[in-house]
Amino acid sequence: MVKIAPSILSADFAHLAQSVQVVEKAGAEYLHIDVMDGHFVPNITIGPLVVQALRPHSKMFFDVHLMIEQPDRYAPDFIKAGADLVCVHAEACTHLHRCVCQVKELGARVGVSLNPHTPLSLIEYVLPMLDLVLLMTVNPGFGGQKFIPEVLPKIEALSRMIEEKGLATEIEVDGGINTETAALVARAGADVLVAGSAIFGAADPARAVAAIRKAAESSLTIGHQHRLKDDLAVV
Ligand SMILES: O=C(CO)[C@@H](O)[C@H](O)COP(=O)(O)O
Ligand SMILES: [Fe+2]
Repeated sequence: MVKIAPSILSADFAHLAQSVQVVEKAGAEYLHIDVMDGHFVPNITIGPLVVQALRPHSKMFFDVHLMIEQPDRYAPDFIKAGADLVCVHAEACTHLHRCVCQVKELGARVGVSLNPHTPLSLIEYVLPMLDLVLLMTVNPGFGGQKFIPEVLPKIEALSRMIEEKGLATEIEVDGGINTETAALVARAGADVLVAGSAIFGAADPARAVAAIRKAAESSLTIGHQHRLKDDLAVV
């Protein structure tokens, strides 16, 4: 079973609470909240006040993706505001282990994200501490970008690493996910699929949630085979 995480980056910011309620009713499991600081990525989005304002409007699992420098300075504010999970970028943390411990000590779930070019070796030693690893399938900073297929082998490798270590860490993928790419990432081993433009840019976001889930899950019923060469040929 996969989880669907609509990214509010592509939602109507003038009607955020209503947009969230639409995807919650549609059965999406996580609400993906993209936080950008104009330094780590070339875009600025939202801060803890928006998370705090949304919290009373939804029971969804708030998955906060921090694309910011010095995430240890702001993680506590996002947790206080209602984040269920805080995901920091490995590239933004000089002291990644300290950052991961900080989030856990504050009582939230913790994730670490990797940009498309960043190798898995960077998180190998903290992996047993993590609830989730977020593999970027676009260069972070904007919604609506094209999926980078070269990340597929990394999803497979992480899935094997998690299995070999006997861990329950979830693999989340983020960027360019639609009904076509959902099938590819699910087959590679992704558990949580973030989608922004494919959901909130659709005429009917609730149907889009169902369509992405169906595409991912039907690709798994064929069997979780390692057919990466065939998949790469499709993209
Ligand atoms: O973190 C990011 C972008 O940096 C994402 O969460 C985007 O919001 C995904 O948008 P789509 O690629 O699905 O439109
Ligand atoms: Fe994101």
